[in-house]
Amino acid sequence: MTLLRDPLLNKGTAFTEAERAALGLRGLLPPCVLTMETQAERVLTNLRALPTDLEKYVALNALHDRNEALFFRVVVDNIDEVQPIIYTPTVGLACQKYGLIFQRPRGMFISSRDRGQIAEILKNWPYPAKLIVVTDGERILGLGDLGANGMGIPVGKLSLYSACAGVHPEQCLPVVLDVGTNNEELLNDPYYLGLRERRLTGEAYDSFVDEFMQAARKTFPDVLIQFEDFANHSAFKLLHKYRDEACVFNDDIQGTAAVALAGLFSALRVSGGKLKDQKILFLGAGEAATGIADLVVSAMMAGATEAEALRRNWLVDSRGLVVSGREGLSGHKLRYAHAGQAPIADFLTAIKTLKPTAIIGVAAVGGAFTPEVLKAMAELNEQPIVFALSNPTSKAECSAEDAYRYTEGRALFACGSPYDPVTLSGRTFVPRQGNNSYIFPGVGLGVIASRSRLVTDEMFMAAAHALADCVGKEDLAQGSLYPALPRIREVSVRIAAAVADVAYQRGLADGPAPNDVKALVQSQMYEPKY
Ligand SMILES: NC(=O)C1=CN([C@@H]2O[C@H](COP(=O)(O)OP(=O)(O)OC[C@H]3O[C@@H](n4cnc5c(N)ncnc54)[C@H](OP(=O)(O)O)[C@@H]3O)[C@@H](O)[C@H]2O)C=CC1
Ligand SMILES: CC(=O)C(=O)O
Ligand SMILES: [Mg+2]
Repeated sequence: MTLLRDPLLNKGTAFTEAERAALGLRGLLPPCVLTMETQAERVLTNLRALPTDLEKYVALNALHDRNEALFFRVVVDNIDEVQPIIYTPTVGLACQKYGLIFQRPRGMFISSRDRGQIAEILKNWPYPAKLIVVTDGERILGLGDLGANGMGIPVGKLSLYSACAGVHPEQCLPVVLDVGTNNEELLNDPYYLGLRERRLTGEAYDSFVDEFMQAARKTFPDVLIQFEDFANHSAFKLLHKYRDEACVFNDDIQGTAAVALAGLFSALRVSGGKLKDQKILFLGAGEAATGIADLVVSAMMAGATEAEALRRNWLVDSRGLVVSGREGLSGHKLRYAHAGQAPIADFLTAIKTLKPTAIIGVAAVGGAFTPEVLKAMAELNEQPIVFALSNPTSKAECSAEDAYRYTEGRALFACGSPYDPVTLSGRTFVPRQGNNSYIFPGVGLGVIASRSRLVTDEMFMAAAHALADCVGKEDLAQGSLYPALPRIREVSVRIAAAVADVAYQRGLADGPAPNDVKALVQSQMYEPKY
């Protein structure tokens, strides 16, 4: 019975006759032995009969808790259909309804009441974690502060690690640091499962996170820690504090940067332009925007000076265009506070003034790329680059349909959350996701396989190139700037090998480079089967 209740070992009705006899399972299962293929078909039949995506999320979560191999088989073999349920956009709704749909806990909940005992508590985790995705729930996708409900995000990200890059589920530990929430609705929600108190701030917050970081690294030596969906006042600080001493990265800053840069490389293959000649206007000036801009600047520096490259990247935040002399600018915006430009309050005027070749939406302002914005980009550019990267779909700057329609099908488009193909004047466009989910699984696999001590920006640059190299002419011909999702495990191997190469070249890896880095990476991948 214990075996049937252990999701890492359970095969359910697929236990063979011999296994049933040897493991004391006879009588505990119906007599018919099913194959994994039949089990997967049954899962899909049930899933497709459910009326809403949230119900599908709950059903998949229950399968995940029952039988991990079958769950991952279903995800891997049906990634186009299932990813939008276990990840954005449905995971956003699942986080908002986390208390209501809660069935079984997954991952670790470390709350500020656990101060002084975090190392002790981490010992309760029964598996040897090599990869932690941790959030404090303060900026969940573009949905804001969801407190402990944010747990859905580390769970979803780690499911993609196992499905898309074959990191063994046993090595994956989702963590929410429950430091309270300032979300009144949650504080008054009878089903809310987190601490009903306001967020820790200042020294109390910093020392709590620090205790977690030290405890996690002591309990799970060599663990890779991914910071996810922290608000930007914490995200930059934590990344800078730990990046040179621990194996950490921030997915929203660095992972997003790599996926966006790869998308730009693809777009330029279509338009024939050079990266150093682009002018990029970001809507948003936070983690994603400055993360992307910083990596783009590094890439532009292959053919331009740093000053030239910086000047080709402009940010619009909640108060308008970021320019030199504007008061109270946060540190992460300062590189892009250019001189010689008067303040501009709105995005459309900024477009008409600066004449960008690309706009990248990462401000979580749904619909901000209005028909006027898109038409202005189409007037300025033969092939305008339009990336609407905010998540979930309700926060997307524009839909795929609008992006193509208002640019007469000339936009080179990517979206953070998925959109169906769009047919316009007889041509069908297949938009793909400029989402860090193309990057972090491969990066994590490469770091774990090489046992790198640190995660560097050079690795994200290598990941961006590796991802872009996976995009074929047939993808570009249909407007896709990324490879098809069913190829994701092959893509992750290429990214992981590129990342591991950097680790070996920079002396960050554990030992000398093997003859075949790709084979090393592949040898470590989990395959969901019995
Ligand atoms: N596709 C992907 O892979 C990823 C997508 N994202 C998405 O990007 C979005 C932002 O994430 P992130 O950068 O981490 O969040 P941050 O909170 O760090 O940044 C948000 C930025 O948007 C700006 N902003 C808010 N309102 C407006 C407005 N009305 N006009 C212009 N700018 C505005 C904020 O301005 P101010 O600085 O003045 O407060 C801030 O600079 C989210 O929706 C997230 O889901 C994030 C990571 C990855
Ligand atoms: C994709 C992602 O990491 C985000 O929207 O926060
Ligand atoms: Mg995120």
